[in-house]
Amino acid sequence: MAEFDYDLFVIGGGSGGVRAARVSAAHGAKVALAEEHKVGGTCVIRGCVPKKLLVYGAHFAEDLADARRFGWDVPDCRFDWPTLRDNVLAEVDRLNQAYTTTLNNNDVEIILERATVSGPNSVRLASGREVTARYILIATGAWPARPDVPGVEHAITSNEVFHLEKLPKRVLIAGGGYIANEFAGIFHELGADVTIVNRTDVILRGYDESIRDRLLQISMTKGIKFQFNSRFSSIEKTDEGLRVTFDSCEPIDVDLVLFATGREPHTKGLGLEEAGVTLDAKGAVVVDEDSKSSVDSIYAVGDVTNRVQLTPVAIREGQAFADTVFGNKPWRVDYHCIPSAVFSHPPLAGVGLTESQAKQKYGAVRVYSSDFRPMKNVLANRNERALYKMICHAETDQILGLHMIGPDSAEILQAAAVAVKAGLNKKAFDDTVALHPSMAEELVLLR
Ligand SMILES: Cc1cc2nc3c(=O)[nH]c(=O)nc-3n(C[C@H](O)[C@H](O)[C@H](O)COP(=O)(O)OP(=O)(O)OC[C@H]3O[C@@H](n4cnc5c(N)ncnc54)[C@H](O)[C@@H]3O)c2cc1C
Ligand SMILES: NC(=O)c1ccc[n+]([C@@H]2O[C@H](COP(=O)([O-])OP(=O)(O)OC[C@H]3O[C@@H](n4cnc5c(N)ncnc54)[C@H](O)[C@@H]3O)[C@@H](O)[C@H]2O)c1
Repeated sequence: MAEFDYDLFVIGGGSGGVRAARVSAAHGAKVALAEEHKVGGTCVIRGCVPKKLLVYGAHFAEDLADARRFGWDVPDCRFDWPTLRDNVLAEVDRLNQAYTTTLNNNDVEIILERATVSGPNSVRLASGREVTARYILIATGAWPARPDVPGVEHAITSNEVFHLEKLPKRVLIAGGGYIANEFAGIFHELGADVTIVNRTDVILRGYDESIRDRLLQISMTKGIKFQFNSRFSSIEKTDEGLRVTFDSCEPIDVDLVLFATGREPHTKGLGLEEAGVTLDAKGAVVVDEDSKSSVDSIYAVGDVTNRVQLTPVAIREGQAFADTVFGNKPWRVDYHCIPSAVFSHPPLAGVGLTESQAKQKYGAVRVYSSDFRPMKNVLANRNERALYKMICHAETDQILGLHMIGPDSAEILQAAAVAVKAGLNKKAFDDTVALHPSMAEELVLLR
């Protein structure tokens, strides 16, 4: 009789868990995966994918307006939220099914229940059943954080935002990070009056200063309002909607409050500490470079470890775990030069060090930039400038960071990130002939 019921039990069917389960099974392991909500996890069900589809849907507002300058007779258009919402949710259902099929095809047993850890080699399911496994992988992701404010129950988070009955006319978004700026763009493009309220005076901490200043300036010009250094006092229901009060500013009346104030590792009530797993002050599973926790049989990947909360990182960690533990091909995730983007209007993207990080690390650096109005914006009479910035080592000219804001910047940066990751210098860009006319050609013409 086998010593354990499974070689691997994965808790959480999101980006990291699904990849780890599928690849471990392909390496020959007997694998089960428990998921308490829907297979696919945050990215597929209530994150990257539905968000990006809403970004596309929202951007038609600008495209339709610009089209008139390109000769199209665009009649007055009406936007129908239920149509976009339901089409997006149908696509999410399709992907949920596709992920489920992939796991089934790889002989991963899917258990649609909440699971908790009951020992170094045992898992308890919500139904009461207890199973054993040689290894347990914690891939439970993160959960929206909500400050302790009276009336916070009247607010929603990104978990609920994809299911709204109707489009709100006035929206207040708490936070100044990824989700706040992406949803400010979505709601604004779809016609809502949007206010971002942040507790500091900085948006998108971690991105290059000039790039985030440009987003702030463009967003404000478009009509998105920003209220900085504000702390919430209360959220109350009124006859017309919600009244939000602050410690030092005037109250704001809105129809919807969205909290986008960070995501906390999803470890509450998971039984980890009882099993001997060390968690940090934020509740994240503390892991080594192989994603192994303080208990030899328990590993963790993805947002629950609070390393880098991005889908491609969770997927890589899941793949490295499976190859290392079951595939006899050990390797470790390299966290150097991870590209990232914010899908605002326009989007921004970056890889490597910001100008201030590079100056702190190397002292003097060389900064090359291009501040230009994309050709399409000129004809459209859209007074929105793009900004590309390359940060280079003062002596070797090696590229330390590349940052951009403008149309399609996420698409352009993904390709350029290969060069930055490969350690190329500015000359390699200068030596490359421009592809004309494009926005990306600015990258090889930087001064
Ligand atoms: C609105 C939003 C937009 C985002 N956009 C992007 C983007 O554009 N690009 C990007 O790279 N990243 C984006 N992210 C981040 C990305 O979604 C996460 O980094 C990624 O999903 C993390 O994967 P994971 O496997 O660690 O966890 P998750 O994908 O969160 O999966 C964890 C799963 O575990 C399940 N679970 C939790 N506890 C239990 C339990 N006890 N038993 C059973 N199941 C359990 C959950 O239901 C969930 O399905 C976004 C996130 C949000 C919220
Ligand atoms: N495009 C993408 O890749 C993408 C998109 C969405 C989310 N994500 C991931 O999900 C994570 C969570 O996103 P997020 O936007 O919630 O977090 P975030 O960490 O990007 O931003 C949190 C923001 O909330 C502010 N804040 C915290 N407490 C507050 C309070 N009480 N009142 C007002 N403001 C407060 C912070 O100052 C910060 O600006 C991100 O860190 C990111 O890794 C990625």
